Amino acid sequence: MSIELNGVTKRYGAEKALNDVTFHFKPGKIYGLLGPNGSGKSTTLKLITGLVYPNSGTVSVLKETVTRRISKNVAYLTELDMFYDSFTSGKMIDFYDTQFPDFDREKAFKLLQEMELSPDKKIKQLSKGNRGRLKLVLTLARDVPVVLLDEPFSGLDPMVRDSIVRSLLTNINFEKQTVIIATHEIDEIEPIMDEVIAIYNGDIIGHENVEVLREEQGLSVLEWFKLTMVNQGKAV
Ligand SMILES: Nc1ncnc2c1ncn2[C@@H]1O[C@H](COP(=O)(O)OP(=O)(O)OP(=O)(O)O)[C@@H](O)[C@H]1O
Repeated sequence: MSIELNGVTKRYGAEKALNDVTFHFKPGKIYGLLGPNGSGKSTTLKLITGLVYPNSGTVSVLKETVTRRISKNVAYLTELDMFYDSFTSGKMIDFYDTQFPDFDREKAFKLLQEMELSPDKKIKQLSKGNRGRLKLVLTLARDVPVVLLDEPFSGLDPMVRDSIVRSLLTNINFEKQTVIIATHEIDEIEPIMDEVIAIYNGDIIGHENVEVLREEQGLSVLEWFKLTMVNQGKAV
């Protein structure tokens, strides 16, 4: 197993964000972590990257309990923009290169070209879609076993979404990387997911292999997700 959550509860003050969750992620798979706003998706990713700690239970990546240090094995695309506006895309790549020993500078410039981004353009001049693309370039250029993407499509138009999905497929190393995509935009990642997890109110309420869903149950991921939510008494 590449990532293990065992009996993990996470509270923010009185607010319970995750509720005694046990889940093991296998290597070489793309997981879709699906749920409505506030269901605990971001919290799950933050626990895996060591940005927040569980109140109880344990989180481990490659058998090592997660501490802040573990982020060396995890590339994390956040919802928030954490860019230096006055940097150019090229300078941002150089900066990442100094921050992460596993960063592949050559791959980053190749990805930049693939996404039709200029290395000389300042980040503050980029459209929202191009900032989204740059975030993905910086995340995918890291050679790490775990890649976490938090709402990679948020606010992007369909063409940008397509290009992101395509570059995900061509730039993930399926031999050794585990990818978790947290999103409530299920349609976008339907074609690329191997496994789906439904999360609601801090509980994992369903988990399926996508091929089994399609072939044995004749369901799309979206149909399965809606059914799973309805079974929980939650209309969608
Ligand atoms: N820093 C925080 N302080 C207090 N409560 C928080 C904090 N972060 C998250 N929460 C709460 O924890 C719960 C889970 O939030 P989380 O961000 O993990 O959900 P999410 O599924 O990623 O939602 P979204 O799709 O809106 O980002 C929510 O009820 C949220 O309000």
